[in-house]
Amino acid sequence: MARTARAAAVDMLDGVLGEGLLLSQCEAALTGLSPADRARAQRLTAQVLRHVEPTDRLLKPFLRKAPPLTVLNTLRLATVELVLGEAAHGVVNEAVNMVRHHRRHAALSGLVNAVLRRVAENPSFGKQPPQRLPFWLRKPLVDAWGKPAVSAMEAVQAIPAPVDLTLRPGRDVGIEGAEALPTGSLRFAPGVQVSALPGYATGDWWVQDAAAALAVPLLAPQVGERVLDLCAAPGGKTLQLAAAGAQVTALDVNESRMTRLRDNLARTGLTAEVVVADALDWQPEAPFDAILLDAPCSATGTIRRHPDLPFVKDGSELEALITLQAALIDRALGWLKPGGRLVFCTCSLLPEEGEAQLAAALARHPALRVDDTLPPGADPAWRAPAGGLRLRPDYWAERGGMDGFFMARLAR
Ligand SMILES: C[S@@+](CC[C@H](N)C(=O)[O-])C[C@H]1O[C@@H](n2cnc3c(N)ncnc32)[C@H](O)[C@@H]1O
Repeated sequence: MARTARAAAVDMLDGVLGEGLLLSQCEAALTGLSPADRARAQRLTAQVLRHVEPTDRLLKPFLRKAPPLTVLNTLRLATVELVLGEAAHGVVNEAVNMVRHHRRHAALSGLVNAVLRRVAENPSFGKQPPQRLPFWLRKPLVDAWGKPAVSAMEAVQAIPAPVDLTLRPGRDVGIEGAEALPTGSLRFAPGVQVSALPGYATGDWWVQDAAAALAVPLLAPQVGERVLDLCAAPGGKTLQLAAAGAQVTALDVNESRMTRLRDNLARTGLTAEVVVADALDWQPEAPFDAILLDAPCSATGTIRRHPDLPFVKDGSELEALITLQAALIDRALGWLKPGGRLVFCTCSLLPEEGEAQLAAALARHPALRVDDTLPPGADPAWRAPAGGLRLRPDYWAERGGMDGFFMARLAR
């Protein structure tokens, strides 16, 4: 039987839900598929990961005991497809065939057929709430913003994220079918094939979530300023800084991610000095006018784009990340010219990596202050009470949400 997108999706689900691998570590499952099937397999896998909890509840009455993981993942995939409106005939047949040809589980193909026929009678999650975040993450978010806000975030995380483009200033992109967001990004419906849009090859825009795109306007780089992009790869913000006319040094410790940054610079024809180094060891030759520190973090603000995260991460890296973020803030402050400015940001939902990190930095550096300038188009309601911007997935929910971020502009 030729390998299909659905078979690859089940293999990736086995990797994430069985072996605790990130989706990016499961890409071997896509080998041999056409580009269209690879994209379909990734889309199907993400759809299932967004609905594992309601899917399992829907399946439970039809299963006397949990089947082996591969069979369960085949059932999950077919169930999610049925709920999302896919025609039952093709979905059920392929699921049954996949199990029938499985070297260990062929005997369970009858069970799969029987269960999916029951699901197909009423393919709906009914009144079930969207999938909940894992406890280690949900608890601090409920403590910070309350249950209704967290439920609203979970509702946004249950739907595919839109595709946002950051536009290069001064280029007329002339792209239709997109929403121009108040902050300047251009928003497309999920699944748009970006490389087919005009202006890709000429670097008139690049893909970057609307929330992520706000850190550079918050820093407000000026033409000719020396700006350090600290923790730069793969370079969405480096491109913004360079496009604003700054003299950019882009630094990151990860060589392979920096290859992507170099590719992005080459595609857009923008320039930056590229440094592969550990920021904890590196020293600049001269101080900077401005520094953007997009620090490594739990990435919990990006769950709608990376629905594998809640199944793979358990919060155990958090303490080390918080320590690293504080050390990076302290080093960056030492590299600023007098009167220079630093934007600290993380794509995290956790106050420990945002609001609390800012408070700790202000306590360690009494001369430091938060500058509450808003980036153009930003909603004043996004201001965090003690300074900085708190961006959440449930903001702009009616437009498709945004990534979770914390960002603050500091000066001394
Ligand atoms: C949130 S990502 C940066 C995203 C990037 N700013 C962008 O907009 O495309 C964090 C980055 O920090 C880098 N990093 C982690 N520890 C580092 C260190 N000690 N020194 C330099 N870079 C580090 C990681 O390799 C990763 O690329």
